[in-house]
Amino acid sequence: MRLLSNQEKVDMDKYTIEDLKVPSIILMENAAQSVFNVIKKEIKKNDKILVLTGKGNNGGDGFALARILKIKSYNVELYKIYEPKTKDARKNSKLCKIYSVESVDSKNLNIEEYDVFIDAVFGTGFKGILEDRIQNVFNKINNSSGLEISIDIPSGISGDNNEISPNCFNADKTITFEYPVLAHCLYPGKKFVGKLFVEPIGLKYNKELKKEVLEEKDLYLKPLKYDVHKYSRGQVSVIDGIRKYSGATYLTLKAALKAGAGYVRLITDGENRFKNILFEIVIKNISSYEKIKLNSKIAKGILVAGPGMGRKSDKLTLLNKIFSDYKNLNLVLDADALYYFNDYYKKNIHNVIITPHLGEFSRMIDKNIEEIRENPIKIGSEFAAENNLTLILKSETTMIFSEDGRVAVNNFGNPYMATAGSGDVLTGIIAGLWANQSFKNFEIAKKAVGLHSLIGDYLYKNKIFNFTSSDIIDNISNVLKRFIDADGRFSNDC
Ligand SMILES: NC(=O)C1=CN([C@@H]2O[C@H](COP(=O)(O)OP(=O)(O)OC[C@H]3O[C@@H](n4cnc5c(N)ncnc54)[C@H](OP(=O)(O)O)[C@@H]3O)[C@@H](O)[C@H]2O)[C@@H](O)CC1
Ligand SMILES: Nc1ncnc2c1ncn2[C@@H]1O[C@H](COP(=O)(O)OP(=O)(O)O)[C@@H](O)[C@H]1O
Ligand SMILES: [K+]
Repeated sequence: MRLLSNQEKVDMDKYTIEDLKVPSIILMENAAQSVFNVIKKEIKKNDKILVLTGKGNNGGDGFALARILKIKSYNVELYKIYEPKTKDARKNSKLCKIYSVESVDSKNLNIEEYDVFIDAVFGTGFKGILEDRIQNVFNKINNSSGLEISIDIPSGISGDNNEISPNCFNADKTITFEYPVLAHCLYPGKKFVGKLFVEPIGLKYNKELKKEVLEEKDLYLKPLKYDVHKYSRGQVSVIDGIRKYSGATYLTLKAALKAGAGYVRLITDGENRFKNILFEIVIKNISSYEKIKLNSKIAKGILVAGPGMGRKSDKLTLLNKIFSDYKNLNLVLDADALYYFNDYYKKNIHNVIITPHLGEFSRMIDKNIEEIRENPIKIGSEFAAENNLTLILKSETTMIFSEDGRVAVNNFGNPYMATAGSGDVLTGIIAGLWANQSFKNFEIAKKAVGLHSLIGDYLYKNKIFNFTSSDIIDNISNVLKRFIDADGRFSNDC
């Protein structure tokens, strides 16, 4: 699903109304009707409903909704925070009078009387800080036991997620139209949105939109071809880690197998620490990392460096050699391999996916985390384009950036995924899917991030709250099966 900046949303409205000549009042009616369709499942006829309206078209949606509720015999009242100013809002305000929707004024307003609050005060174009009187009302509503519903966006939050007023409306549910904007999907705005509904109302766009929110339909995978063998099914090779962090390497190796690689090898200059626990792994012994030679099988597959790798100088030499002696490798670089990134990385040599968390990324680009959080889309997009790679920027809202300006935001997952080794598992899933599936980096990164988070959600829904990274691996198949359209047959085209 597309994800818009505030300006893109404004342009979309403008294009639909001015260029396509769709009457704005029809769009407003569609918006109000779609809000009604969502909330009718949540409200009862005897609930007392208060619709709070602002001066613009968000307020107009509120008037139209109040009228629909009244016609359908709901117990609804209006509280006009501002008088309506736009043409459509005024028209809908007049219709409220015709259908005898009652209004309450500030003197007679008693928040405790209401069961449901509908916030139609400000839309996504809000800037600055809410007036004190509005903050007071919202504060009371936020502390009440009523159901809080926002139309389009909780009032007091700017669509671009860069301005959030104190005491903004704190919604249980938000209904937005056509596509979400940044504040619906990224923190801190997302905290106030509650459950998000995205309803089509007939808005159209004529420009390319490069931002998206991951959906389950983006995660589909191809079933295996009937005549694959273990090598053609996909190979992953992982550079070994240091003893202290061998668990990280183990998690990556196992996740790569479980995500579908046919052949997973560990490239190591040491003993095989996994020989009694991970029987499927093949060991490729090398005399030293500094003299590493990659055979054609390794070079054809996916090469992973980082998990548990450590920061000794022989690993930096290895990474330097990989960038000077080879071309067109498929590389997943994570963790310690990112520590050295600026020392060895050269663009246009290999096909690269990197997976820093915010702390690692902050170090790589020499900007503090707060600075990145203020403008992650711009900073991430520029980095991916400048370095010609796919960037997976991990956080509570992981974002995936392509070299050509596309951005995918992951809204799956839950805080229980913040557990040691969770990122190592993600790296293994990326490598396993990339080896096994014929999609380009950006698509693979989207599928891997979505799958990893949905496994976390699957565990959470099954009330396995304090799950470990090993639990994530053990449930790859349980979630993966939703996305392979095997249908008892095998594919001929992957
Ligand atoms: N057009 C369409 O196609 C459709 C639109 N739809 C609906 O319309 C909504 C967008 O409409 P909108 O542009 O009228 O926005 P809305 O927030 O109601 O009013 C903006 C006003 O707020 C003001 N303002 C800003 N910050 C402020 C502050 N701190 N304190 C005080 N005032 C402040 C700002 O004033 P300004 O600063 O610009 O003078 C401006 O006057 C959208 O969210 C959706 O619900 C649907 O009907 C479907 C079809
Ligand atoms: N609060 C959170 N909500 C959802 N996912 C999270 C949260 N915190 C971390 N994650 C996910 O968990 C993983 C942690 O990765 P990382 O920080 O590399 O951990 P490790 O180094 O221990 O493997 C990432 O995929 C990240 O997106
Ligand atoms: K609103």
